[in-house]
Amino acid sequence: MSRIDRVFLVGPMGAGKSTIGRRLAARLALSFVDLDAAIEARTGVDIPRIFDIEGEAGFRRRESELLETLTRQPRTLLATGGGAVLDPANQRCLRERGQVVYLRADVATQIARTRHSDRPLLRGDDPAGRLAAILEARAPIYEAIADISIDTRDGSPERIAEQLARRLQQTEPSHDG
Ligand SMILES: Nc1ncnc2c1ncn2[C@@H]1O[C@H](COP(=O)(O)OP(=O)(O)O)[C@@H](O)[C@H]1O
Ligand SMILES: O=C(O)C1=C[C@@H](OP(=O)(O)O)[C@@H](O)[C@H](O)C1
Ligand SMILES: [Mg+2]
Repeated sequence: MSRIDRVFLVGPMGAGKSTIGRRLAARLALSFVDLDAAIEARTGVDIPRIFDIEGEAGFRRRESELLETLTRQPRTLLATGGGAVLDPANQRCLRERGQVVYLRADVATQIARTRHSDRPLLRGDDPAGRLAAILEARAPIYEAIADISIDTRDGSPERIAEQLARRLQQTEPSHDG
C-alpha cells in the first residue's frame, strides 16, 4: 500500500471539503487541517469579518501565506477554501507537494449546502448566479491540478470519504511527497 504523505482537497463552496476532509484524514491516519479554520485561528476573527475588514484581497493574502506553509507539513490532509486555487503560486504548491483531490458539486448542491452559512461571496441577491459564474471560472483550474476527482452529490460524507480512501490507497503518489 502506498504511503500517502499529503492530500489536498479542492473544489467549490459546499462540495464538502471541510466535512469529508476530516473523515478522510482519519481513514488515512493523517492530521486534518482546514485552511479557513487555520486562518481564523491565526487572526482571531471569522472569515466574513476578514472580508469586511480587509476585503477579498486581504483574505487571499492570508490564505496564500498559510497555504504555502501548510502544504509543507508531512502526514497532513489539508482542506482548502474554494478560491485557494486562484493564485498560481498556490496551484504550484498543491500540485507539487501532494495528492490533489477535486470534490465536484453542481450549483444546486452548492446552494443546498451553503444556504445556512455566511459565505461572503454569496451575500446579496442571486447566489445561484454568483455560484454558477464562480464555478465556470474555477472548474478548469480544479480539473487541471487534480490527481483524483469525485462527484459529491450522491453519498454521505462518510461514504465519499470511504471511496476516496480506497482510491488514494490504490494510486501511487505522483509527487516526491
Ligand atoms: N456529501 C454530503 N452530503 C450531504 N451534506 C454534505 C455533504 N458534504 C458536505 N455536506 C454538508 O454541506 C455543508 C458544507 O460542507 P463543507 O464541508 O463546509 O463544504 P466546503 O468546505 O467544501 O465549503 C455542511 O453543512 C456539510 O455538513
Ligand atoms: O470559494 C471561495 O472563494 C471561498 C470559499 C470558502 O471556503 P469553503 O470552500 O470551504 O466554503 C472561504 O475560503 C471563503 O468564503 C472564500
Ligand atoms: Mg470548507
